[in-house]
Amino acid sequence: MKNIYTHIPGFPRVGAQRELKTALERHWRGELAAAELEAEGRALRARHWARQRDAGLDFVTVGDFAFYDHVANHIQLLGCEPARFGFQAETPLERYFTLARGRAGAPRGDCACGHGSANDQNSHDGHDGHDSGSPALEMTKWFDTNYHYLVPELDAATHFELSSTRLFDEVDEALALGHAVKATLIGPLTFLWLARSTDATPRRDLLDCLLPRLLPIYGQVLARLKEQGVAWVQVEEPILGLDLPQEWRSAFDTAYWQLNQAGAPLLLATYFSPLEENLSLACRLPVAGLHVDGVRAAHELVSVADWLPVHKVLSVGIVDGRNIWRTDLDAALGTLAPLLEKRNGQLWLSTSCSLLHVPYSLEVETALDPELASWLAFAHEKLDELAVLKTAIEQPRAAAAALAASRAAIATRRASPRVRDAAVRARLAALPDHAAQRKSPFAERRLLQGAKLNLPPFPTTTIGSFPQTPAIRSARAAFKRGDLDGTGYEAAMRAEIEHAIRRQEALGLDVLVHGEAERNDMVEYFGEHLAGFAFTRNGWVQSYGSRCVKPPVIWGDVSRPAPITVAWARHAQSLTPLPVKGMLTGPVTILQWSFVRDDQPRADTADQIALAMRDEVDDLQQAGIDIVQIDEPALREGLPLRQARRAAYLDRAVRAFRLTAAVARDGTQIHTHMCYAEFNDILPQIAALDADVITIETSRSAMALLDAFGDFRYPNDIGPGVYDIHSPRVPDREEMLALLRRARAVIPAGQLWVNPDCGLKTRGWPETEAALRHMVDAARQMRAEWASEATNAATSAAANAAVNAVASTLTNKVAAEAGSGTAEAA
Ligand SMILES: Nc1nc2c(c(=O)[nH]1)N[C@@H](CNc1ccc(C(=O)N[C@@H](CCC(=O)N[C@@H](CCC(=O)N[C@@H](CCC(=O)O)C(=O)O)C(=O)O)C(=O)O)cc1)CN2
Ligand code: MET
Ligand SMILES: [Zn+2]
Repeated sequence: MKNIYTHIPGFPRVGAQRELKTALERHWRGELAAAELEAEGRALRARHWARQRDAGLDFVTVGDFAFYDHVANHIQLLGCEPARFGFQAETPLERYFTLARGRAGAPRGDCACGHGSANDQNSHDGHDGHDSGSPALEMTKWFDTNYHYLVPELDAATHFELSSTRLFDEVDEALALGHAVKATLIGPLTFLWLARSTDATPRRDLLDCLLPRLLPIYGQVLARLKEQGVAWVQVEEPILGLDLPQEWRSAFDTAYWQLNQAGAPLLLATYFSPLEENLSLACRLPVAGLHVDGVRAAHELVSVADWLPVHKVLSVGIVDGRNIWRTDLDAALGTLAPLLEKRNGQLWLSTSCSLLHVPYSLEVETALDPELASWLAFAHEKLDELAVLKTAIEQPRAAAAALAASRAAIATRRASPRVRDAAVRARLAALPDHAAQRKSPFAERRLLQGAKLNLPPFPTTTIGSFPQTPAIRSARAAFKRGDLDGTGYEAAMRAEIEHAIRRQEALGLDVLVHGEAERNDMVEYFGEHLAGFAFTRNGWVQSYGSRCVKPPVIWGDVSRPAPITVAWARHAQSLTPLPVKGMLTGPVTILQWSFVRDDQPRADTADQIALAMRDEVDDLQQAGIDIVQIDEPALREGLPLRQARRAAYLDRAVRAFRLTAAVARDGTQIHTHMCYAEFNDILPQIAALDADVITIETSRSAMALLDAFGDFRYPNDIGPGVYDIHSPRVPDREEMLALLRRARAVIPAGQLWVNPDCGLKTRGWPETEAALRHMVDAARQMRAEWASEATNAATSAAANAAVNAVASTLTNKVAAEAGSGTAEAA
């Protein structure tokens, strides 16, 4: 009898060479017909299933593919496209891309965005739309990953209906290719949990009224899959790893009792987090099997093996789907041994979660250091690891060679002197307590900075990047290929920086940026310049839609061999008398968007990155850069899924940021930036970062976040984003003014900055310039309004007088500081 089965929760879908990205963007430009796009999708699926079969997996997974996002696929499957899109004669594929990318209304006279033009590459990342068009569905982070899903919009009136055959067609495709099929679905409770209520129905009521309507549709889906002849249906319920309200826990019993009626063998899949108080619930639900994350919930495996009735299948996600380290197969076998015993030798082996979150294959990474490469496993290699584990259990001798190779690689990694840097460790150990503390409190710093920068009220700025044009990308590609030499590349990027500076000057912005032309990505770029990091040639991971990232690999102690951004910043500042912000990515975000070493606590790695970036902050201020922005968009994303672990994470995250920033002199203004997450629950920690200015995404939530900032009395300066940069749609001045006036109602005017939501790298120049022109106009209007309010005018005069008085007394302090070395040494 066969005892060990292997499978994976899901496989990456963009293609080993990002074929899906290329096809999608061509389709959106009108260069590839829908039928050809569908053919590309079919070819990718066929290749990915073949790879799973060739690796010896017992089932291929069907339903993990999506042209944009798998949650969006479910919106169509379940027939709950929001009515606001007013769909009529569109094909399902057209509707799908409209949900994902929005729809343009009638172009407005003053709109110069060029939307729809075939050469506007930058408008093809999604979320297109003009006034009175339909904005796309909101995007948000998939649990604690850097993958973004499209948020279903539901209300108390939502009805569901089986409305797409795509999943069934894909199952037929796989069956026709001769595969044993395990179909996968997002479970009904996770689907409802991830949705957004659009009519203020509380989540709990949405559960009460929608679950009974949703379950029959799931029943139909399961019945159809069974009829098609799938071997298993994986139903993903990762919310079982969250702190769930009681009514949601209870709903699992009802839901799965009903789903089980369809008669399809269900594999309930959990991942990313331990089950904890939901463990016995998950084990007793009426399903045929349970998949658990054997990496993040390794400590629960024995309990699960005990609680789960023996007639059910236990699938153990023993190979890490969230990281790229080669599995220690001996250790894995050690973990599996007691489970095998408890389960009478019957076990399914799997990756902890879908492989969506790791790159395809090491095969193409010929430029990687061979020793480092031997320590890694990407998606393909992880499939092979599952096969070796299965063989090692079933026919130990046959696996001996593979196990020995794995053992040798693990041993060289463990023993490698390269991963430790004594100087980095000594420096961290010797850090004085005050290293994470700015010299003076914000109130004092603010006066010094005000005197130095001399900015108007409601200062205008942008978040850092300007359009990454095809010209920039192809110059970099040519440089990387060796077709353009270093001098030529540098000259091209310096010209791009000058171009960005001149346009900002012409727009009348107050605080400029250099535009980040020289960066491929805000994390990968720093990874390329820090010791202890490796970067891949083709290690792409989907972030959203057609957009991908290449997370660098942190394999050893981190240090900064040489200044990274200083020459670019100095060049930019030399071109203008206006202040240019130095632009850095913070330690928490660099950590969160990299593959992180697993041989020491993540927080220790964050501290090492913090020290490296601290040196960069110091070098920038020594080079005459008076404002340094340290981006931390991923601070919230890294928050543990379970409440109980959050405080410890936040403590260390805040400290890492402060370690980076605290080297700044009082007169150096530190900005930070955050975007695309819920921040309301971490406001005290955001305040504890003690950045002089935070620019933060707020426009999509119509500034609701600001109420929270207002209630909390956020102490430092704040720039709430006044327009969403994910769309080439150009908001007009009035729209931004409305947001700014709302901001003024809750935040003191003297604390407010004016800026977009996020960087402009995915945009084109025409819509960027048009939108920024309106933004600058809006700021000017705010100033006029403020000045004309008599009382405020008096206050601001008094404030100015105070600033001038303090400034003169502090002049000596500034002079003294400018001459001093780092605060750390002080
Ligand atoms: N790491 C990270 N995570 C993030 C963000 C982010 O900025 N960085 N932002 C948020 C949203 N996520 C985003 C993720 C990716 C992109 C994005 O624009 N990605 C680009 C790739 C960026 C990149 O690495 N560019 C490289 C490589 C560009 C490229 O594809 N070059 C062509 C050649 C082009 C030519 O010859 O002209 C090729 O290699 O084939 C470069 O500029 O050097 C894409 O998918 O298109 C945007 C937002 C949250 N998470
Ligand atoms: C995802 S946050 C982006 C911040 C970065 N400075 C940029 O403008 O692109
Ligand atoms: Zn951002």
